[in-house]
Amino acid sequence: MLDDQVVYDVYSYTRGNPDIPGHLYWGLTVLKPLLINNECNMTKGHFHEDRDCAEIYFGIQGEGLLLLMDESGKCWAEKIYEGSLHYIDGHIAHRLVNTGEKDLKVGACWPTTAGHDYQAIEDHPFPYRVLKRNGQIEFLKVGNQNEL
Ligand SMILES: O=P(O)(O)OC[C@H]1O[C@H](O)[C@H](O)[C@@H](O)[C@@H]1O
Repeated sequence: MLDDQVVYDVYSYTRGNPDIPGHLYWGLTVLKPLLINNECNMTKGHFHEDRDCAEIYFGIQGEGLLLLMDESGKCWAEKIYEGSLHYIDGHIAHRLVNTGEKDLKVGACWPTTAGHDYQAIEDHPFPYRVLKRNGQIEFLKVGNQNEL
């Protein structure tokens, strides 16, 4: 992989006012079907700065996983596919993983006032990494945390 290779793009429709609770953003994330040392391509992942703000994700194309983690570090996953729908509570960190063979396209809608808290993920990373070996998905536990 090249140092400057784009691994995912995020497009946002930002007409909503960022200061008014109740306004919404609409987004599209496109993740390339890349493996890096057998690890599936993923987004950075985040909590919302305002934990009261939830988000909806919906699968548009491809196959993937939505990794979810609560504030105690408990982690689980939901399958993403064309037409799948995912409600993400504001207290749950979320990360997309492309487990398929083509671009994973996931739509999103969330409050303009939600914000992104990446620091909490750096301090307490997701406890699982998602690998693909010989076409099979494997979960690699990287912390001493709860079950998937
Ligand atoms: O910012 P990341 O954790 O890498 O996730 C990538 C993007 O995924 C979704 O589209 C969210 O709605 C965006 O707010 C987020 O930026």
